[in-house]
Amino acid sequence: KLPPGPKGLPIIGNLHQFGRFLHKSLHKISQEYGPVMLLHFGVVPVIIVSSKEGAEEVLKTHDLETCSRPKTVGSGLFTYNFKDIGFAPYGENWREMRKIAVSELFSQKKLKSFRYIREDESQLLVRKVSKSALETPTSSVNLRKVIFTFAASIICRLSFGQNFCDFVDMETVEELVLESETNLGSLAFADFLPAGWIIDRISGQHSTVMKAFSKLTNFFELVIDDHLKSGKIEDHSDIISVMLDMINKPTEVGSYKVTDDHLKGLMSDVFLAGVNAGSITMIWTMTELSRHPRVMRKLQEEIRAALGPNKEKITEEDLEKVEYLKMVIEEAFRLHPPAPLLLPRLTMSDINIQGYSIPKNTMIQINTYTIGRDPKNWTKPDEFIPERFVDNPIEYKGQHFELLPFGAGRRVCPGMATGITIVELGLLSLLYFFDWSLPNGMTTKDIDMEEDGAFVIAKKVSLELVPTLHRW
Ligand code: HEM
Repeated sequence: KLPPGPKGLPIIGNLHQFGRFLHKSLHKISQEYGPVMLLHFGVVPVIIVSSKEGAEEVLKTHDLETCSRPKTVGSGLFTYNFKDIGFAPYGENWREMRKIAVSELFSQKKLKSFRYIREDESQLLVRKVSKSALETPTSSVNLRKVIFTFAASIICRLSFGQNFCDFVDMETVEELVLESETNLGSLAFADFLPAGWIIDRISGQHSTVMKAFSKLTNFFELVIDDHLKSGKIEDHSDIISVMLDMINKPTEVGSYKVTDDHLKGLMSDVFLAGVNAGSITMIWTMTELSRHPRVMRKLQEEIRAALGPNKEKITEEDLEKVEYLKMVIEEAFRLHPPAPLLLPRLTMSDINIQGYSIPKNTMIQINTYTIGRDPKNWTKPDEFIPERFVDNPIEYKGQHFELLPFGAGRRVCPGMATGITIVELGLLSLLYFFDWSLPNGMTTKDIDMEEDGAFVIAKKVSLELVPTLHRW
């Protein structure tokens, strides 16, 4: 018994039914065909799961869950032959790489020892916005720029080295992240059609992807060269030096060998997944707050009452005191999950999902965008109401399948604790020190909500708001 789905055309399958955003097209189709559907992306059958129950069944069942996107032009290149974590097929490579990342980047010990980097950067963020508020009081700030720089500086400093910001400017970093992300996530004909690579070459897609990929590789080589030149390999001060040391050391026969591709694959994951998802979350949250002045007012009053007046800086202890901020972020995650389709999965054996038989080696996509707006899980699902999380046990950590911004199961985001701390710290700093208003002549109805991106979905038009230093 296979799941239902719209009838496709020969060779292209259902590709002609997709619009600019796959998560939205699948959302629309699922309203007609239900929460488990069979579609064809070209000649490749794909199961789309868009219910909480279906997601739970897929993500909890470890022996059938694995992940590997079919070898695509974009993801194969940007993951350095699938030697990264996020797109590596389930097996030794994924396990070893995840182990290295968890111990060198995401452990509780690392989270604590990198705390000063996050607090430093949040002070820098406040100084930058204060300067604009004092020097040009009625001018708006491009929040995408300041938020992106904040998130990127933290992620890059803690994974690529302390002096990272001294030799690369943030404009270059932003351009690289956005260009690489789009090319990694965009679908190629080679993914889904036999000989589709010919169309990719004729259409110019292949050369666009190759150009973006070589820019990213050149950038990574600059960071690696800096480590080699400054003799940082021995000191293990960051994950790059640890991995360079592993590459250089002779390994015993049969043991896991770290290569240059593993190092660049991990850099690619951290750089693209880490920087982008955090800043996107902060921007969507500030956007929803600007559209909902009642929530903004209530949140700022609660934050200022909890933290007290005239604080000089925000610290990570302050994050424990601001319950409503956490609800606001959860609500932003529900409506705008940064990676709405999660990482694609592939079945390792014949399995059953919600009573349907799914054969071995079938790709599965979970649509968290639909799950987050499902009226069975949420009342008034399209409205931004953070209060829905009051006395509600639902959290975003991968245990509650109606809210999955970080995924769940074996491939759950390993950067969750780092990511959420960055998001909370940045937002708390912006909301404690400044009052925010829309640029002159603009009303909440004028705020543009159009999306952009491929795998990670951002706000298309930059959010521009006018900051005023809060007077006590
Ligand atoms: C608000 C911030 C973040 C969000 C919303 C987010 C979201 C996600 C999501 C949805 C996945 C896929 C999970 C799945 O399919 O089940 C993922 C995986 C991943 N994320 Fe994050 N992420 C964030 C921050 C970070 C950070 C800061 C890093 C690293 C510095 C990071 C590194 C990764 C990696 C390496 C994977 C692949 C895991 C695997 O396949 O085993 N993420 N993330």
